Amino acid sequence: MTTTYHALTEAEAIAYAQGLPNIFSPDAVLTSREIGDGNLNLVFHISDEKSGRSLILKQALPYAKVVGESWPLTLDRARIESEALQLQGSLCPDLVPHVFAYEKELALTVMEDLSDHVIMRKGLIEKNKYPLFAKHIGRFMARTLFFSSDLGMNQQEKKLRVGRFINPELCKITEDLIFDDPYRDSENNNIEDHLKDAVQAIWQDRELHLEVAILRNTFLTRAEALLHGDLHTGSIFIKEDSTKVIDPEFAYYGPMGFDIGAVLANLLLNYAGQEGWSAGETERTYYREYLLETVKEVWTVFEREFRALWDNETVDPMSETPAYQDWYMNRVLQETFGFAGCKMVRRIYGLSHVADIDGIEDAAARERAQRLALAIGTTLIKRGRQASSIDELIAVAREASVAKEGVR
Ligand SMILES: Nc1ncnc2c1ncn2[C@@H]1O[C@H](COP(=O)(O)OP(=O)(O)O)[C@@H](O)[C@H]1O
Ligand SMILES: CSC[C@H]1O[C@H](OP(=O)(O)O)[C@H](O)[C@@H]1O
Repeated sequence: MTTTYHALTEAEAIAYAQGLPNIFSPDAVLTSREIGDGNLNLVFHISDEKSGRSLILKQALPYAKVVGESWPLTLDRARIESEALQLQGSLCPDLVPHVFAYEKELALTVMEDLSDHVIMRKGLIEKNKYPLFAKHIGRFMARTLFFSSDLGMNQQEKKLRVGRFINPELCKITEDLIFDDPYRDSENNNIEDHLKDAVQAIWQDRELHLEVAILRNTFLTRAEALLHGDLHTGSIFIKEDSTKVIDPEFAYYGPMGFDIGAVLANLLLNYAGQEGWSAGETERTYYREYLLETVKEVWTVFEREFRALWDNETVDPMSETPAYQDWYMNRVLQETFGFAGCKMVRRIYGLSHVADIDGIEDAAARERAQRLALAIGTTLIKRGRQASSIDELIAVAREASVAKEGVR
């Protein structure tokens, strides 16, 4: 097979996998299925009927799959994704898929098959509980963010690493879809008719626009840590005793609160959608409590582990300055609120929505979920710069659901 770039067929994916050293035996009987359900890439699941071994080939397309060839996109994102996975794997080997190989010409990453896990968004929609998730994701974010920042790595090497993770095309998607399009009448938006009044109100809300502009500026300019860059519940594979973070093709050096906000926003989107996924008020309240406890624990574990790394592993000579750590953590918390709010708003009427909300078939229930998510999201954006505790974020969710639905 030619290794000049072209999108692989399922048969070519088999031939490529068969040629990989030390993975399948020569008499393996391989089958291939293209299982990509994301917005951007091809994903081939390759398995050997004889041995039961399997792996994943993920290939970048030269355009955004969700839109088509009219939206060209760099193939270099496959390099960014494989390098980010390997860096994350060196810090948290149990929390990312193992990368076997990266093939530059084909923009292809060969990685561990995680099919025994489920995508967390699906698991939450099915109302499963994951008792280790908050500990896992809190540790993942504390370690990957701390050890890629000026607190945790050589500050000159960090500048070189920033250069390897300049990711302008994928950052532009985020800048447009999260920090621009939702706040004006952009053709990228995808607005259901029944929401037009709420969207108009957002387009006219100058106080909100100021906060979004400040968050956008932070995203554009603050090379604080190597982010995953798209850490929503569709980028997390999970089962009861294991959590695996996938899909870091949006990785770049940015503000820590962007990753933390993404995790919390997606828990809150599921919270907002619960009317659609619960048999009644009791079940809804019960699962929402679980989601809010998880929100609190994610932040608490992140903060505790990040502060411990700061106390024990910092390379920054000024980091012991009294009160500096508290100032830093409060700033991360405030930006987490703001970015979480932006992530919620974009998923309700921007280009790309989420199944937690759009999967609700009953139009009236879906509309209530959308309005609740917008109320929580816009309030978080406006409150962010005054925030001082994760409890305030939880109070925003509770108060919005009481105001909109009369129940928690
Ligand atoms: N390592 C893996 N093991 C098993 N399935 C995977 C793996 N990586 C991706 N997938 C499947 O492919 C889908 C799309 O993968 P993802 O990395 O999110 O692609 P995209 O970048 O296009 O969003 C996932 O939702 C999952 O079903
Ligand atoms: C045109 S890309 C839209 C959207 O898709 C990405 O998500 P995923 O790769 O998980 O499907 C990312 O969130 C982008 O904002």
